[in-house]
Parts: sequence; structure tokens; C-alpha cells
Amino acid sequence: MDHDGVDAVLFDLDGVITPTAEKHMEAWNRMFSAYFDARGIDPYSDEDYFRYIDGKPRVEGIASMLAARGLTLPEGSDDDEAGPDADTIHGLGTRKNVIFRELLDEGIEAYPGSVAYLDALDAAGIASCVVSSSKNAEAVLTAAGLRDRFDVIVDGLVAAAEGIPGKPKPDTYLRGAELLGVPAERCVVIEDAVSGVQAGAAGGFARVVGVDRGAGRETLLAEGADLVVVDLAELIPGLQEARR
Ligand SMILES: O=P(O)(O)OC[C@H]1O[C@@H](O)[C@H](O)[C@@H](O)[C@@H]1O
Repeated sequence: MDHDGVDAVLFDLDGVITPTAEKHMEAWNRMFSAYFDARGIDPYSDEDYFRYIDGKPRVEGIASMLAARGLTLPEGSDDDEAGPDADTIHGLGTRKNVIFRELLDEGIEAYPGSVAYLDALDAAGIASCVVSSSKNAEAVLTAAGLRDRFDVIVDGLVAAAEGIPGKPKPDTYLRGAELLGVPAERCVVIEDAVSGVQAGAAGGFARVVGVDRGAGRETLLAEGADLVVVDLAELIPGLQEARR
């Protein structure tokens, strides 16, 4: 991909910079499998993750998943005293988050190709930021030793505090561009989730790069990706040529 007219790259985190999409998938699998099995509901599968949960804010992923099985639950509150045992959307989210944090404690290493691309962007003087639906984004970046690389992070906590609609709406990406001081049409969005590619496609960005970590190349293209890679290192040659 050439980087002509590009002043910033807006990165999704889980599945783009770090392999934490796998840990989210595993945590969702454990939580929903137990929940559905106990109620005799059709078993949860990874296909459900890609269709209903991937890339969306926590509570929206849960609501989409439940709706797909014809279920609804009260939202409950974030500080619900019943905690993970509450039969509420927040209760299920807390159950999943406890599992996710245990999996994160096992350690995480960023994708080498993604770190190499970040290095190449720095060398080229192109800005970057993280735009993640996750409320664990700072913990993930810290665990991967990358927290200090980003001045701007728009994550699930920022979106909730500022009342910004989550992916697939483009608003969190637009907020990232705004905080970097770069117009959307001079930013590239990089995403592995269908909801994130849809967010990028809706935001008027220069380009949307899909990263195929399981969502499927054809699906990402159909949802609005301009190109699809399997490793961000594939983007480096185009960047170096452009700056020569
Ligand atoms: O539950 P969290 O950490 O706030 O994350 C919400 C979502 O964040 C996204 O980044 C992940 O792709 C999803 O898998 C995850 O469900």
C-alpha cells in the first residue's frame, strides 16, 4: 500500500497489534459455553464470535449474541453488587472479563510484523494511535511493553466517559484522528474485525486495511476494506518506497 497523502495510522489493538483477539475469543467461549449449556441453548461457537461479538464494545457484543439466540437480559449496572453472578448483561460481561484478565496474566507478545510497521511509521514521521473497543486496552498495551508508544488511545473507557458510540459506528476512529489533529481523509484505519472495518469504511478515511485473523479476506473486503493483509509487515515496503 502506498502512503501518499497519509499523515496518521489509526490502529485497532486486539488482533492487529497484539494476538489478544485470541484471548478475548477464548474468554467469550468459556463464558457463553457455560451460560448456554446450563440453559439448554444452542452451543456457542467461534462463528458466533466473528458474527456478533468481534470488535464491538463489551455490552453491545453481549446484547447482539443474546439477540441471535432470541434472548434478552436487563443491562444491570456496571457496579452491580451481584457482580459476575448477576443475570444481567453487565454480569455476563464481568464473568468474561475475569477470565480474560486471567488469560492476559499468562503474558502477551505483540505481533513482530506490527511492531516493525510501527517502527517504520515512526521513521517516516507518520503519527499513530490506538482505537479499541476494549476497556482492557491499556492493560494489554502495558503487558506487551507498548504503552509508551502511544500518546493517543481511544479505548472502551474513553468512549464510555465521553459518550462516544462504539464500532461499527466510526466515531471512536474519528475521535482518534481529532486527538492527533489529522483530518480523517489523511488517516489509514487498520482493523481485523468486521465491525471495525465497517467503522473505518463509514468514517471517510483515506484507506481501510483489513487484517485477516479469522474473519475472512472476502468478508473484510465486502464490508469495506480497501486491501487485506495477514501481517502488517506487508505494509512496510510501500511505506519505504513512498518516502524515498
Ligand atoms: O471486554 P473488553 O475488554 O472491554 O473488550 C471488548 C471487545 O474489545 C475488542 O477489541 C475485541 O475485539 C473484542 O473481542 C472484545 O469483546
